[in-house]
Amino acid sequence: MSSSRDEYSLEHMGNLMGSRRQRDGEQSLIGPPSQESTHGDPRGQEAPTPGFIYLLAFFSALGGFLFGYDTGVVSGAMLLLKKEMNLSSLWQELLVSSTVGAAAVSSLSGGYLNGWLGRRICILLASFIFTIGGIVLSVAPDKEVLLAGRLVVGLGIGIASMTVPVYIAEVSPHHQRGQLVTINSLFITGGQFIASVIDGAFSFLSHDSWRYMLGLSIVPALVQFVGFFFLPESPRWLLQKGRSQEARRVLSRIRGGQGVDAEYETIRASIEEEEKEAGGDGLVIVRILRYGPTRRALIVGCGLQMFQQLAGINTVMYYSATILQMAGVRDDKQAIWLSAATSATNFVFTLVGVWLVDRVGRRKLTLGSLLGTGVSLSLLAVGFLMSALHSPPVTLHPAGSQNSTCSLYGSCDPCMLDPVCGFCYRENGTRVYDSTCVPVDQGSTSHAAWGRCSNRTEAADSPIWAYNYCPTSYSWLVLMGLILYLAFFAPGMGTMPWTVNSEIYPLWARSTGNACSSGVNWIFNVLVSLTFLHVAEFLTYYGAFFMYSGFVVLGLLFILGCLPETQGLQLEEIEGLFSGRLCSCGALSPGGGRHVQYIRVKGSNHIFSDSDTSDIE
Ligand SMILES: O[C@H]1[C@H](O)[C@@H](O)[C@H](O)[C@@H](O)[C@H]1O
Repeated sequence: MSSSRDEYSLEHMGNLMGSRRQRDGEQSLIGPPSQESTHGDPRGQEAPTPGFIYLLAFFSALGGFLFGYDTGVVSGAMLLLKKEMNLSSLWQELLVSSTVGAAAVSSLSGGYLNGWLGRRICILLASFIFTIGGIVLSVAPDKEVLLAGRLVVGLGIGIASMTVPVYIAEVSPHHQRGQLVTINSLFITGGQFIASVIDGAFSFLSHDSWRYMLGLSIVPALVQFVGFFFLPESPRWLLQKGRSQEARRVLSRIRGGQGVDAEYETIRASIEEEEKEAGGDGLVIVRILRYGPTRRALIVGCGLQMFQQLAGINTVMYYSATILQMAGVRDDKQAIWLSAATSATNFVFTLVGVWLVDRVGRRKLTLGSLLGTGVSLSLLAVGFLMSALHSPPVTLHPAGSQNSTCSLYGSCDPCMLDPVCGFCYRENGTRVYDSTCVPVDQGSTSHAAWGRCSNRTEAADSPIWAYNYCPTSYSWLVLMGLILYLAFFAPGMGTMPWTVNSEIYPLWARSTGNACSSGVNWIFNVLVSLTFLHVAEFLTYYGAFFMYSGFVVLGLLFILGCLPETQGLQLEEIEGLFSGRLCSCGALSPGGGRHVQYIRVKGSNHIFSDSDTSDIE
């Protein structure tokens, strides 16, 4: 059975390709996709990118920076807040997760706002919300107002996270789009890194330093707000709204006045075609789900975002201090700087992603990254498993300890997994001795409720208090896993879900598609980070990390089957990849067994997919 919409789509692709061929004066070839490098400008004749586009990318990506800063800064601020405001663990959890929850809600509704008000107004709105949120947080008199501030900030993060990649993708020239959109991810991890440095720096101030930590986000928010007053709306959105003269003016401004006619015509023709093709009234999400190509794009987009979070990035980042403590760094004061080192590693390797995306392409980068992430997670899991198998035994049972459940544990591993217990011990080289499992102090996890580890001194011979970790000689394995994990995850899985989502939907479905996929990202972010401790209690640390590796294997199969290469294509051409048979995912493409032909424009690297559509749907 053939779908007229799918056929139409192919015809539409043909028209676009025809116009491109005419434009380029090149002849078309039918053949397999090119294996040659798509590095830089494939034809060697792309117009130089005017500097203005970098300015646009920078001011937009400040939204990414605020996303990273506000999600990252809270862990350091919490260390101080919980003492000053006497926060229960429920309140601590509320203050951390409320932002992510609000981001999920606002990214979902951001789709509507984006289509209605445009990208520029949404970015202005997000920076305004960030500013208000920052002010509320910095002056908060009590925990209720703090919670309100965290919710407000979350609303800003949600809108920014779905709008910024779309805006950058729509203003970028196609040969640089990957790199420019990926800069947003660089700013996210940059924001997380700066947040941890600010946490470290301000933790030395005694009173109220959390106000500076949380309030400093006002600065980039204001810079972005003022900047965007002078920056233009996306020409694609303007054209869609029928504001064609303005669209042409903006396009000419962002392309430095050069050769915008062909691009303008392609966008205009594509909007007309799209209107006919997916026309009709009704909710955009319903139209997306009814129309094959956009439904497939949505599944790919949401799947990528889901697997990004299921690969456990936020748990690995959050628990890096624990992992590093296992590796032998015992000083509490260093913990805050250790998490800065982790976010610095995440940031540096995101830079590698920016460099690679327009060189190796999205598909290879994502696959390579996920493969490495899976191997590193398994390494982490094996490290934790070895530590558990060789966990030091409890050797002392001091009088009075029998009243506590902690006394039931025979070794460090189960003791460490119980959130109310900690391991108190002495060491001589790698030998652990005089060890007990005792309750943790309810007010602070940095010492025991009673016994030798209850009032710790800096003296060299004082016993060591291990909360949340166990001494082990396999820490090198865990440490290696952590570094490899960040090195592999950051360039591909950290960046590509955002980049690919900004480009795979046709204009009419772009806002809604990105809203849904960002919503999926935030929902899985909350799910994975909130469940980690329970999962670890239930399955142990190594079980949890083996579970994440299992998700990664599923993610690999999904990406292998479903993610087409979008590199080098103009946004208007990408829909064709989803109307053809590039997606070999069984569930997505019934009818199977058909061969795929690729049409390549000679001399260019623009790869188009084509197929016999006779039995699509
Ligand atoms: O792409 C980002 C990045 O990888 C961040 O480090 C992570 O905290 C976010 O959840 C993710 O969406």
